[in-house]
Amino acid sequence: MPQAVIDGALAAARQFHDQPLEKKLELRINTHNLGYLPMRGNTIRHSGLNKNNMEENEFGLAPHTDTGFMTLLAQNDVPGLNIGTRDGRWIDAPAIPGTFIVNGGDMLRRWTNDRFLATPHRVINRSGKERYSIPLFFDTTLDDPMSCLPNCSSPDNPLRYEPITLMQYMLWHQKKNLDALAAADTPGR
Ligand SMILES: O=C(O)CCC(=O)C(=O)O
Ligand SMILES: [Fe+2]
Repeated sequence: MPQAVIDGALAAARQFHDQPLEKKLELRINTHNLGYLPMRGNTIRHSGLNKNNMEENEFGLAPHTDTGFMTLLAQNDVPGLNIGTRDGRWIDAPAIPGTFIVNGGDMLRRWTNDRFLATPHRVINRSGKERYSIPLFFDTTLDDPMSCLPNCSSPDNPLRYEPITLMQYMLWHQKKNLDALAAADTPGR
């Protein structure tokens, strides 16, 4: 990604956050809601099941990709996070002091027509200690389309996904989780 785009995005974010709170609260976040949500998408995650004799197919957090653009993940020092490689292996992603894990999400994948992929990850905590993490999810508003960015498709690399709003995608995603029969479908294919 060109440095100028990164610098521009950081400068715009800084300019927005430097405003007084009252000014930020005037922001229209989508067609239905006014207001700025300082903590949107930020949560403390407990890693669930924790025992040293985990069965095959038992997880603290089952394998998944995050649905948004990207996630910054801070971990405590209890290990357990695995990242899925493209050839189907799971590798440990230990917490390195002073760093975050950066996971690409489904929105990034759809925006870039699979040039950047969503990172499969899961948590298996065999340490016998409680594990917590702090994921910061970056999403758009629900009305925004997840559609291919310019330069990410061409005659040699045709569109893999039809445009869909984040709301439509999230509804599909929830249904997929609730209805195993729908798991094989991908919207817009
Ligand atoms: O706890 C972790 O390290 C991962 C959390 C996670 O994958 C999530 O909250 O989506
Ligand atoms: Fe996740």
